[in-house]
Amino acid sequence: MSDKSKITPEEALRYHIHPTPGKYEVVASKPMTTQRDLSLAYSPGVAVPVEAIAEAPETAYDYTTKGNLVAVVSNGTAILGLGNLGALASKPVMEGKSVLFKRFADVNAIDIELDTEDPEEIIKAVKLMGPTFGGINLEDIKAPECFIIEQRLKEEMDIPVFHDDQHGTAVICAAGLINALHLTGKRLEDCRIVLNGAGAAGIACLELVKAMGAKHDNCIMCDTKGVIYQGRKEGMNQWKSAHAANTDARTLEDAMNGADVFLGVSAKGAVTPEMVASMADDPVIFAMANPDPEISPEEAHAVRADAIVATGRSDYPNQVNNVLGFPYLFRGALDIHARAINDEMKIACAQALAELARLDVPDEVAIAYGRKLSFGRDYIIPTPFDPRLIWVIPPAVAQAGMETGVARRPIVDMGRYRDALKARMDPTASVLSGIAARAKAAQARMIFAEGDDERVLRAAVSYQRAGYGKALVVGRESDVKQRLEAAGLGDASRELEVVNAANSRHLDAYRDFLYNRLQRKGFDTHDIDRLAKRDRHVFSALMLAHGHGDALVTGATRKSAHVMKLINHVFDATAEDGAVGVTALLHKGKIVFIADTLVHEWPNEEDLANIAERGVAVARSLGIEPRVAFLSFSTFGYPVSERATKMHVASRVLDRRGVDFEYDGEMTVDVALNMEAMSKYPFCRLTGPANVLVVPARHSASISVKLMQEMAGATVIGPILSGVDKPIQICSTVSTVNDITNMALLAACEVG
Ligand SMILES: NC(=O)C1=CN([C@@H]2O[C@H](COP(=O)(O)OP(=O)(O)OC[C@H]3O[C@@H](n4cnc5c(N)ncnc54)[C@H](OP(=O)(O)O)[C@@H]3O)[C@@H](O)[C@H]2O)C=CC1
Ligand SMILES: CC(=O)C(=O)O
Ligand SMILES: [Mg+2]
Repeated sequence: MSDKSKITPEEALRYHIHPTPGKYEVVASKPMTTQRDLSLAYSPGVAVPVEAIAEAPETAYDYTTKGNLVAVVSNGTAILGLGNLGALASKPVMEGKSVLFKRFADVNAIDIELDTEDPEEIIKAVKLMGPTFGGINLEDIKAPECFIIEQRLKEEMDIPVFHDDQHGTAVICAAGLINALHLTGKRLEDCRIVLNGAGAAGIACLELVKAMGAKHDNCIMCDTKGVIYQGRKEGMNQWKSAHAANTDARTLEDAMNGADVFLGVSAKGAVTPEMVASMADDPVIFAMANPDPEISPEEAHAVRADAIVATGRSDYPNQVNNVLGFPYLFRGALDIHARAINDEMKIACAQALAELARLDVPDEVAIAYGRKLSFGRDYIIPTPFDPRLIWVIPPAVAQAGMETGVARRPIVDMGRYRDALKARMDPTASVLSGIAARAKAAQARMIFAEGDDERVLRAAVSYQRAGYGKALVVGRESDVKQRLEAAGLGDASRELEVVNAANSRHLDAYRDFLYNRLQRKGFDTHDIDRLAKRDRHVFSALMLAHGHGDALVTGATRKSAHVMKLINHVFDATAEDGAVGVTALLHKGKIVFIADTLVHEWPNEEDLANIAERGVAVARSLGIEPRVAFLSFSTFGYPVSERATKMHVASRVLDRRGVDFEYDGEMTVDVALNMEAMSKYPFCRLTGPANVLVVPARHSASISVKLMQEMAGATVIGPILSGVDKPIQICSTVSTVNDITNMALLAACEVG
């Protein structure tokens, strides 16, 4: 699995450089347009909250970002498992962590890299920045200095200070271990446990595991010098000494013999297959070193089929990584204005995570992952994209904080808090990650028709390298090679399969097929030959029709109407055939689908009802429960106009069909999207804002989509072609590489 989705160094650098260096930006949350706005945001208006805070410091949580702002602080002395590479080099990781805070728990976080290895200097710097933040996440600071720094800051600051490599890792490791042992039927008290890596993560993991019931005499900790045994002198410190074992074992190999559990927070490749082979029955192996584990799951499973294996990586099952903890621990802590994150809050987090993995996985999670997950050896811990995490974990953390007296502002109504957490997250992110996961599961052979376009080639490379499946690029070999080289992707010409229409061995079959379809439509054999051999859209569609690829992406180089015409030579994809284009607009955490954006020029009421049904199918396929509005410039009969009437009648057509989704109309777009405007029509049958917008004609569809894209900067996915036998997606000529890749993923989602 890891090979298929291998990330190349170029890709990693490109991701970090484009479109702007780094991974986040600061966005104002208040209007900044007028003179008056400036007077409120800055002088003189800003003086009022200044005085209020001076008088009552706790109001800083009301008037500033403090209550939702975390500092991710590092000095770069233990960057992942890469070692001490300095403060500046740690910045990509700390930026990454900051955006994960935002993505998973809507916590604003900023990275702070401190150029010092002196614990006193770090303590002073962090203490001084205390007023700015609601919490401090220490990161990738090596042991043993990290223990001193965290301890002192916890004592001296009145906000949570949390070294994630220690406690975040320990919490997730504990959650995974609870479940792994549950599956093997072993009790923690009876297990022989070996932990490799006696640093920040290692010491904290073993402490928590012991606090949960593991026996000191059953645990052996190792570091670069081997087993930490009683009386060892070399490479010791007080934190290691506390775990020194009374044992004759001296090497990791000795220690692993007969062990039930291996916990690795050390370095790549520290464990050999022989060591795994020597473990007890049903061994549990958490190889958590990043970016590469102590041993890969393939290697471990090759010698021990009965092993439960987890790593810190996202490209294997069972990701035991602190990303499952820190966003939610801080969310819960910030929401009670906590003074600290204490042991009870950490244990509550571990238990809630363990319990969540044992619950039935709802369909929306399965849709997001493209496969059914159920508690077992390959699913012992929730996956990071599980949308339930945000409303299950923070309440457990907050509750524990409230019960142990660290809450400055307790939550009064937990039910409402849970609802607020659900509403807080941007559903667009989970839709996009769901599309990606389903595409990955499909492993579709994707036909990229326009191999003469650099954007398409880049998208094809990224599709294949990201492990979605095989990319088949239609074009001339030499041309594709040249373009890939010019794009700095020379290596990829050996990876991609280039299909050249001129020398395809299937050409006769394709020509016969096309002749059968078009002979009575004014095409002679000469026309057919030219179309099959020379037109890449037609050739690609023929490949798809014959099963020589699973799905097709095209349209980046020609206008979509023209491409549709060519596709229709091979497939029945006209309005009469029931084809519909549905465009997804993603903006400010909302998703709406607009239809028909591609096929019907001027639909009648029956067509509009069909379009609604196709829009609903697309929304549901992306895990969204649809509510359809038939849009117009009038609402429920006023003003009266022939153009509005057909939108009204379309809704009656759906009445007749007895469909299983909400719909109503006609209505204006503000009534459809704004519940306050909708409330003026209490008889309206929609129970929430509409998310499938059926528009009167293609021109209104095009205008609305492009206006949202240009003026509001909305993300546009589509038009998604729906109602055709095979997965075909048509990009627009202004598509970026990312847009084309997204279209390929959408096409892949329809495969299988
Ligand atoms: N999956 C996850 O969520 C997380 C994973 N990690 C991973 O854990 C590892 C350690 O991180 P952290 O604790 O912050 O780092 P530290 O620098 O604090 O500690 C590293 C420890 O690992 C030991 N070590 C290094 N190489 C080996 C080896 N080959 N065999 C045995 N012991 C070794 C060191 O030994 P010595 O004391 O002798 O120098 C030291 O005790 C990293 O790979 C990191 O990516 C960390 C946090 C979270
Ligand atoms: C995941 C993490 O924090 C680490 O590897 O350091
Ligand atoms: Mg770390």
